[in-house]
Amino acid sequence: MSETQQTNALSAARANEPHDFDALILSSFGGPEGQEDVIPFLRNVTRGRGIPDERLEEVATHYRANGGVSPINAQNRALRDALEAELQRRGIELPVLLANRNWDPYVADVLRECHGRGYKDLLVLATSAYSGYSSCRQYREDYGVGLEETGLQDELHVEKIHQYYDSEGFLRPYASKLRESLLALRERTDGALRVLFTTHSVPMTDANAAGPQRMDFEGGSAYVAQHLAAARWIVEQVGEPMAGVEWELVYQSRSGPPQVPWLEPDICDVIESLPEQDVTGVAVVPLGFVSDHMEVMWDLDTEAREAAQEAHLEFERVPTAGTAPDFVAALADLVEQRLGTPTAPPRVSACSQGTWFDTCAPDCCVKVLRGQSEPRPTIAQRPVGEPIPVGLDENGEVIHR
Ligand SMILES: CC1=C(CCC(=O)O)c2cc3nc(cc4[nH]c(cc5[nH]c(cc1n2)c(C)c5CCC(=O)O)c(CCC(=O)O)c4C)C(CCC(=O)O)=C3C
Ligand SMILES: [Fe+2]
Repeated sequence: MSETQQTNALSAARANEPHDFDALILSSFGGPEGQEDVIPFLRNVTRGRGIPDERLEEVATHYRANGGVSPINAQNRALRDALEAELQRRGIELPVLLANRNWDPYVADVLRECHGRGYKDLLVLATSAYSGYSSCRQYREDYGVGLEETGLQDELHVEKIHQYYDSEGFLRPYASKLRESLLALRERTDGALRVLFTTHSVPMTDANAAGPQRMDFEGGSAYVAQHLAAARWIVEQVGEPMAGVEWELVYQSRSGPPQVPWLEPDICDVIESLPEQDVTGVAVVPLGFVSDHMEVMWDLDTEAREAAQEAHLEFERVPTAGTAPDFVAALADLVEQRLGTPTAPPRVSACSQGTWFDTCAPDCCVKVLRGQSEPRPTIAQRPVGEPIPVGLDENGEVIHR
């Protein structure tokens, strides 16, 4: 077997049977649409976590500076429209609805709406490409809790599209824009350049719990391993403009009390240290996000840019995948794979680790929230005790654990 055939075997072992879905739900974080929405939105985000009001007011300033509006909802509407159009272009008449965790339209309302319209089989696509509690499991819980809240558990069948950090169509827009940014920096400086791939920091306990607990990961977790694999693929794609340029994975948007350890280093600390390493230009790649929402606008275009200015560094921020045609096509491919259409492309991982699980292991990215004794209800979860396909042996046979 070739290496590709082997990883395809692993990908196939992690795939659900194709299914006839009635609708696709693009599921996201949500954001405020005006000044009066900001605090209610932040209360939704931090519900049950005891975040003090001073911290909420501090984060609120990021939104208030933009008229109380997060760009995220408009970006998701644009992605929804582009994806529905791409599916139609392929002859697939699948309505695409939008649902959010923290703002209107809320998941429970969208489930009720689907039920009302007679849609029974629903496929969820999250606007987050990686494993982790906030990035994957919490999206699954949104639907587990939503089904419970609406009492529609027996009426609706809900599955979720797997994590797509290793999809070429997701990664290609970052690679082509990074190439442009490096060429632009070269015009402005002869000195050394540095590429910083950035993602959302998470508490170390969340990071370490990412992925099934029975698997081993580079950097100690699926969250870190997936970002490293994606960054390496991009670096390779960029080719010549990366020659002699070092890169690293850094973290942003940390919150919570200082005594709780989160993934490090922080992007601004790294930027400050670059002049000591004789670096004169920096390209920032927001690999952890799919659109240029508030975490990008504020933490990168405001704070990281200022840090670079103070350090006298030339600065370029690469755009996220957004509605890049390659990305939209890749998402449509993922949908086709789940529908099992004759034109569905094979499941291929750009990072040659096999594609992720359609249905997650029970202990995947698990987190028990404050005041609870066990995890919340979730969709897309395998039965306890079922062996999971963790990798390949020397003969290319799938290993279960
Ligand atoms: C991994 C991850 C992603 C990426 C995956 C994904 O995209 O889902 C993500 C995305 C986002 N995070 C966002 C906003 C916020 N995240 C917060 C807080 C937190 N995020 C966390 C992690 C993540 N977050 C964590 C571990 C916390 C700590 C407290 C908690 O566990 O909740 C807070 C609370 C205030 C604060 O503490 O800073 C806010 C306002 C927005 C919206 C932007 C907009 O409005 O345009 C988006 C897309
Ligand atoms: Fe966040």
